[in-house]
Amino acid sequence: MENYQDIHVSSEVGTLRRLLIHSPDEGIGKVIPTKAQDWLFEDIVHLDTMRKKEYDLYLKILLYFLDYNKIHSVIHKIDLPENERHFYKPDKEKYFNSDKVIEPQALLSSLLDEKELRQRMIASVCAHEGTSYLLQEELMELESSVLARTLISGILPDKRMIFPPIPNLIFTRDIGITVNDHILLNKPKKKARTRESILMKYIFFNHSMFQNYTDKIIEITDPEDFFLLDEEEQEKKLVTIEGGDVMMVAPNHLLVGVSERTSIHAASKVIHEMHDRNIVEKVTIVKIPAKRAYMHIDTTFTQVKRDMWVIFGSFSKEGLKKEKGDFISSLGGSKSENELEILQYVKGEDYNTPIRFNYLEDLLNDISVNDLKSESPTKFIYSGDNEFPHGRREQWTDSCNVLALKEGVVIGYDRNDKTSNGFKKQGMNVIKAADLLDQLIKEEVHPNDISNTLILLPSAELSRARGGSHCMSMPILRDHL
Ligand SMILES: NC(=[NH2+])NCCC[C@H](N)C(=O)O
Repeated sequence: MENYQDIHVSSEVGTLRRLLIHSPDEGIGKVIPTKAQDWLFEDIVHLDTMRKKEYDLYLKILLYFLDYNKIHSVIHKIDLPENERHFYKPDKEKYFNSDKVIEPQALLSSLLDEKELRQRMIASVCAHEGTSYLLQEELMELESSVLARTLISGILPDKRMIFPPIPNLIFTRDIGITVNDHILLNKPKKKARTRESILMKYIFFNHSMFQNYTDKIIEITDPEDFFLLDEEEQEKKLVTIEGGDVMMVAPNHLLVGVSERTSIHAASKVIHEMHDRNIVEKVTIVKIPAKRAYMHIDTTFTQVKRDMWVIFGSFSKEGLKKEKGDFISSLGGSKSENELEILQYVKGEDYNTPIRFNYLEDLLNDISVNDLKSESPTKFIYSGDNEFPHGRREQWTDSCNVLALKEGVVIGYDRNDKTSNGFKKQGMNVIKAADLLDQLIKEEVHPNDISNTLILLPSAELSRARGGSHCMSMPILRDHL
């Protein structure tokens, strides 16, 4: 049996045992159209629908797979109107309170019981948000669970909105990544995600859950002289990294995307950290175009099984050839805007001559065969099943962003119909989350017996937040493959 302090992730698909998630909080329901884009949502969302019809299902499936007893015995009660969704709320007595499906708000609440930490956290957040000194005093008086809720949602119990919301905290993937027994923290590119990062640092460095890992938490920081540089120079040397760009694909191998969110300078620091601390042998940098639609590498590919990946066709070998058409590349100029650069840095080898992979499939195949010892041919499922123009449409709604509960069992979004066809063509079962839940409740099936399945989550509201189930998870413990 795992211990509540165990932290270890060495693949994307080993059976998931413990993870951090954050249920949509009331702050999300306060996003207004003129701020939606600044706060990295494409639209305003309907909170009630997002929670009850979408996210709650995600949570129930997670609990069924990771903490069966916490949910199965109470499943008939939790959604009764008189229970007011207390099962889902960390500040309520009936909260599910699992040490496997873990809510940062609950961890925060226990930290805030300590006076010194409470003072420091309030001071940090208020300094960042530029609030008055008196407001700090007011916050000091709140009960811990209420304060935790307020620090996240920005809303006081009397409904006053004192900070902007941090609606992207539902995408816990981006706050940090477990790399073997280390935790690599983010340094977000987007201002809208800074408060998340501040709060999470307090948790990782202070909560007893992580106490054995303090010297294994890695912070990527700006160069020493950064504050002396002028703005233009600073722009060039920016150090930013978000978890969606970091993928722990094998015990010896970490992928780092260079993207709209993660900078080259951050990637360079990660390579040094990984090698100097002896955490992984290979770090592969995957440079993708810096575009909103792609944002992090996990919006363009994720893993399903050791020999199966779902990827964005425009980044594939065929896709790139098609986009380049008969363009004569020796003329110079742009070939395809979607060309990737893939560079692999191996510990002890010359950093000036990294190994290059020409195509994404080449890299992923290499991981499947050489790192994960797969003995079958590597299979690729393409976004939108590569049907024009659905590849792009479905990539936008996170067709390539699936979370593996165990090898071959992944959660994706129900709206990506063509991609689901692609899964079926590769022999995978496809089932709606509600139908699966129904079978689990009736004990017609047990999570241990489920294999080769794509579980489809309702996603009309969630997808407007521009992230999928991979983004909505920060795994901290997976079984070894
Ligand atoms: N790992 C990911 N792909 N995360 C998606 C994050 C989405 C979020 N709205 C943002 O723009 O930051």
